[in-house]
Amino acid sequence: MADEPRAVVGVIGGSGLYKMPYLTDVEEVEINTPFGPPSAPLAIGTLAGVRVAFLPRHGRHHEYHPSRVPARANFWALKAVGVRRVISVSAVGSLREDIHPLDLVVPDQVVDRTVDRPRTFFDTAPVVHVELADPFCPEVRAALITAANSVAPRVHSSGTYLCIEGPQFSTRAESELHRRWGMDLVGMTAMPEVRLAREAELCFGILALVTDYDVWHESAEDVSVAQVIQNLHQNVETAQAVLRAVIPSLAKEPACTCGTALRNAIATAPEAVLPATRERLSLLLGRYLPLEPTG
Ligand SMILES: CSC[C@H]1O[C@H](OP(=O)(O)O)[C@H](O)[C@@H]1O
Ligand SMILES: Nc1ncnc2[nH]cnc12
Repeated sequence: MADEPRAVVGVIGGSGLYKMPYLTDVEEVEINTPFGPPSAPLAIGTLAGVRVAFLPRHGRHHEYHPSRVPARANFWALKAVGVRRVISVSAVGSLREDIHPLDLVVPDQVVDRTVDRPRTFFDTAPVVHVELADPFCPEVRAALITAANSVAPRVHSSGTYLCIEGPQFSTRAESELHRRWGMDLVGMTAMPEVRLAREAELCFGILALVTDYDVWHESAEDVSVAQVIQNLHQNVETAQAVLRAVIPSLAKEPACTCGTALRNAIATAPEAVLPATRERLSLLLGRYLPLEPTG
């Protein structure tokens, strides 16, 4: 990889965010991964002196629906170019009266209701069980909260994001159930991204842009793509401003534990991990399971 463009911060753009216009010296980089191609070539450029890799989650033309986003390839590609911290920008519905459309939220928890997505890089030995009690990087969250408060009037510094499978929006009964469960936001993409970021030992945080009240609110319009897109258009400049504010603070050496998430998570005895697997997954496992088994 020595001659490849490198980056330290990754940005995954969600619905409505298909480009980062403030990057300079942008190069497009095609990355092959053991999990197929990512959603799009990485756009690697510079923002305030920091090298950033941008990837539109659903593809450049929004071709991949939430269940078909190649999330493993996306995180692999970001890791392969050197990224250590990833920010995801996501459109979400609000499940709470006081979280209004156009508000920003930096979630601190996730509940996974997806049923049809690969959720691990490690399908064959080694068996890996990473911790996920606190699913987001505390440093990325803190930086996002500070940056969001510097540019937007209404920012919520915590919230639980419920991830549905989609691609359909929720029924009214589901929306009411999600509210009774105490969920704050609903979306379709936080999972398996949170899981994969942790398995790839990447710091991860979500900047959630609220676009609607889903379908539970008696006086608000039911969610639709048109409503989401309209509110996203109003919010996309704010999102770009948050990115410009947050990225400079993410270039320093992380002091969190995200970068060592696999250290105590590999359950399989090293001698039971095939050389072919060590080689295929060396980007993720190389530090723990070198190509040549020792002892
Ligand atoms: C276009 S509305 C539904 C769509 O928007 C959200 O995507 P993202 O998180 O990538 O912004 C939601 O999760 C759905 O995928
Ligand atoms: N209400 C909603 N449900 C699921 N995903 C969404 N993305 C934006 N609004 C949403």
